[in-house]
Amino acid sequence: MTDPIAPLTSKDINTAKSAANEDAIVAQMRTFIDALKKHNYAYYVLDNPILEDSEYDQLRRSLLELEEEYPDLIQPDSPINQVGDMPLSAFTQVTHDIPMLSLGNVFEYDDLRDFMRRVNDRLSVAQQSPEYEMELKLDGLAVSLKYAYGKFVQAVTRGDGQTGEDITQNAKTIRNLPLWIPAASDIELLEVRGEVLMPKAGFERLNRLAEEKGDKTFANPRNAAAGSLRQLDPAIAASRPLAFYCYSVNQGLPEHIKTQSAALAWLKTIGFTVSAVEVVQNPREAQAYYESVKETRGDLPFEIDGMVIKVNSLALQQQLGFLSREPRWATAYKFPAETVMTRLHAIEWQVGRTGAITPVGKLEPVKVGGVTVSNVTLHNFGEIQRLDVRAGDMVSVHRAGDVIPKVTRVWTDQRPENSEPVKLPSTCPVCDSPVVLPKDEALARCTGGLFCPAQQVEALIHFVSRRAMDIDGLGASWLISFFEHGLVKTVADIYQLHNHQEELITLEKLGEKSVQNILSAIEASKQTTLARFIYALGIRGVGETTAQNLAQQFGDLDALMSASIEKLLLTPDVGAITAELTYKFFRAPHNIEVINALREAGVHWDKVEQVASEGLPLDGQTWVITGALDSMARDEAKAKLQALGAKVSGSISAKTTALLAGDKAGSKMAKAEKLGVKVVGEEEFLVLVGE
Ligand SMILES: NC(=O)c1ccc[n+]([C@@H]2O[C@H](COP(=O)([O-])OP(=O)(O)OC[C@H]3O[C@@H](n4cnc5c(N)ncnc54)[C@H](O)[C@@H]3O)[C@@H](O)[C@H]2O)c1
Ligand SMILES: [Zn+2]
Repeated sequence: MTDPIAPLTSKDINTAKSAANEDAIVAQMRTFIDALKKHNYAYYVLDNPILEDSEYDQLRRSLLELEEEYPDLIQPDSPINQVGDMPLSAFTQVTHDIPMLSLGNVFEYDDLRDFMRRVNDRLSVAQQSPEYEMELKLDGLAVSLKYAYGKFVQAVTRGDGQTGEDITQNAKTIRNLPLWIPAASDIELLEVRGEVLMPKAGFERLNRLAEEKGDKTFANPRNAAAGSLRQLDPAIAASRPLAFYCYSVNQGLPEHIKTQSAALAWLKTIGFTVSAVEVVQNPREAQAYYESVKETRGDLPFEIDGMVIKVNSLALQQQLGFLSREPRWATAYKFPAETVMTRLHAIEWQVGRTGAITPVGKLEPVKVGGVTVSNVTLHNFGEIQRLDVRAGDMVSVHRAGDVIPKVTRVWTDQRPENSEPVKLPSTCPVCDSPVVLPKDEALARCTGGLFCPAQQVEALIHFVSRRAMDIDGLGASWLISFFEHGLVKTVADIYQLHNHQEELITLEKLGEKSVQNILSAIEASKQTTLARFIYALGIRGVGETTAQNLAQQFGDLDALMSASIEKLLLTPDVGAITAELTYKFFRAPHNIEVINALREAGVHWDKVEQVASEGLPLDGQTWVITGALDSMARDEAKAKLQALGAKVSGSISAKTTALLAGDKAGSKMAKAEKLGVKVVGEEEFLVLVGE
């Protein structure tokens, strides 16, 4: 049986076709129609979709393809040409003077050219290759506004295209919606249309508040905007951060205005907010603009799901006219979906350098944000429980920009019957040692330590990494191969590799030249800094900053190795857990052996210049840095603060003297405010450090 919500694969369609059986095709169409109706209702009427847009679009395309192949079998109630859905009756229903249609859409350059070709086919030779105008495709909901002699009188939603809901009272609460337009005071009836949307920041705030109160959250800003606009209580609507972006004049446009771009420019001068507009002459220019917006869309304060491309001449628009669901003179050029649904086949456990056991979701490979994704991190066991995700589930995977893909939602209503809750493995998947989940910790751990091959390999990879010993040219895949061939077991063995040149050369695909490169990179890495060396050892809890602090505090390795827990605790950034882990690390005979072998092999560093902070202006102060600074990298800012005698810590506490906050300062800012820690902006900081 086909799951009515599962997207149809091309195999299914072929099966349906080869059945050459009208009943089977009609049955398949009916399945799609019923599913689409259900989803339209959930989305347009309830503002609460029960599957992702990308899946809905696929479902719709599947029906469209069948209808194109079998036009005789098209069902009378097919929703393919339908716009939206009938609104609920809580609001007064209003019939639009001019129907509010949807838009066709294209996904690729070739489709865009086809669209332009279809436009050309309907124009005379002299009119062909018209100028186009491009706008952002705002992801909200379409609303029509009417102004009588400049005074705002009515707002109506798109509804099913013919009839919408009168949401005038709620629309009045939208801050950038003009209620009085002096420039239109001599226009009897001005009708404009545009998108009501909720900016990303407002959406996140709203959902956070809802979560705190235990209320239902909105799936996306579009649904949140629609739900807010259709609140029965205008006071609630008023509390929602909505904005109106105007994109057309449908009645009352001054006659001298002949193009869409001029109409938008006029709208702007009379007081409406309009989004970015670009006029293009041909498909290549359109593509270039599309690409540039696609690259930078993450910086916009609101979500867009593509571009809209419109024939610029209003006369040509009129000549081209409409299909039943959409204009012939415009189309949406959609961006690749950033959230898609796919099946999570399995959950595997990976073992990291410090023995941390992390779950990885194995996905049915899927394109998201333009990239194929087949693995997704699930962070830790707690996250699995929070999401309630199981092997076999349909999940939503989100990937925007360069952000690591993550599971944002589990569709539990589509869960296979025999599925079982995920259990934390009791033994390490690599070495079979017992696994523990310490109280108050998020990550489970393999107790095998360096007996666990996974931890050995990860320790090697960490050791050579850029911020550690920086052995350029000795990549992870070679290290794993050397490890598997028994050439390296501990990090000290890396410095013995020159004794194995012959074996290295005979290793798969590794020529003499590459071996020489690797060996000289290893040789060069021997000259390092104490901070890098400490970091490279991979002591649990000792990240780059802590390693730098330890180097500063102790000045040389022997002092650090013999330090008591009390002494370690004097180091900035080092708390009780890290102090204990560090202390224990330097008491393990195996670790001492490795460190001695590294020193014997010639790994060395210059003496650490310990900064005497006494008498310096910021002596005794502890600073935290957050956000992005315009004038310098964070590392630089940190160095400047340290040069003035301040300690720079990674986390805020009541003991923090000040928080240096750059752009996009997030949770640290909130915490600083809560704790009453002074917040210093970039300008003030520059003055302080004398720049
Ligand atoms: N997840 C679900 O269950 C579900 C159900 C139904 C629909 N949908 C989604 O809704 C969309 C289809 O619906 P649709 O017909 O409402 O709209 P659409 O998003 O495909 O395109 C038409 C709309 O674009 C908007 N628009 C934004 N910027 C514009 C601009 N500059 N100029 C002109 N119009 C602009 C207008 O509101 C217009 O009505 C699809 O993305 C579909 O995936 C999802
Ligand atoms: Zn293990």
